[in-house]
Amino acid sequence: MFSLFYGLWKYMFSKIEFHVLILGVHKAGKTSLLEKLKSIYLNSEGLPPDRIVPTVGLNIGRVEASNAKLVFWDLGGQIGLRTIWEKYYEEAHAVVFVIDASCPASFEDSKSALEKVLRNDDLRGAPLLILANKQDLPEAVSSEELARYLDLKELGERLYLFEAVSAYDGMGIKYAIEWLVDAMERSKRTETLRIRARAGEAGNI
Ligand SMILES: Nc1nc2c(ncn2[C@@H]2O[C@H](COP(=O)(O)OP(=O)(O)OP(=O)(O)O)[C@@H](O)[C@H]2O)c(=O)[nH]1
Ligand SMILES: [Mg+2]
Repeated sequence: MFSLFYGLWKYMFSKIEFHVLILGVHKAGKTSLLEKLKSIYLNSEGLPPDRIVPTVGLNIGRVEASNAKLVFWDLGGQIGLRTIWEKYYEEAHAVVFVIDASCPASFEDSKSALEKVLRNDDLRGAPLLILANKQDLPEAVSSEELARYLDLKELGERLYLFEAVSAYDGMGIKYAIEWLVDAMERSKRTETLRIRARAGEAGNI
């Protein structure tokens, strides 16, 4: 009986493509993370760090992880580019917010950018994965220290996780993505987006 329900549940989610927004301030390591995700899950090389330039438009990466189809949208974090983030909120199932854990000077900017993201109604209920990136550097703070520093008040009932990672050596990434897929599969927001997508398809018939 259990395997029947499990099979049905897996079937339902096998149809879904999860849209994951990668946000964070300039130079946090978002594009490097995306390239590392591609190298881990597509067994491809991915761009080497010295070929990655600041993002101005949108980088897209499609991977399959934890039996789910994931589409990552990586946007630019420079101040003048952050207004573009909002255009992707409505369609996103979850947010990955990347922070350079080796650079305390960037924490204040990261905190206010993240608080603004959390206040936006278009992202209501979206699971949130906060990555303390650049753990390969000795000065990087832990995910617990970063969480203490950010002291986020707007989390409400949102599913969230702070995780320490390195986009260079891959530390922590697989665990973080497994959590993210599980959170999206459990999230009410996924159900809401699915109903909206079905209504849109029906409207086009
Ligand atoms: N040591 C170390 N450096 C990293 C890591 N991730 C990114 N970097 C470096 O940090 C710098 C910025 O990386 P990007 O991936 O371009 O950062 P970004 O967040 O995409 O920046 P924008 O596109 O401008 O918003 C580059 O010099 C990267 O090589 C990491 O895990 N460890
Ligand atoms: Mg980038």
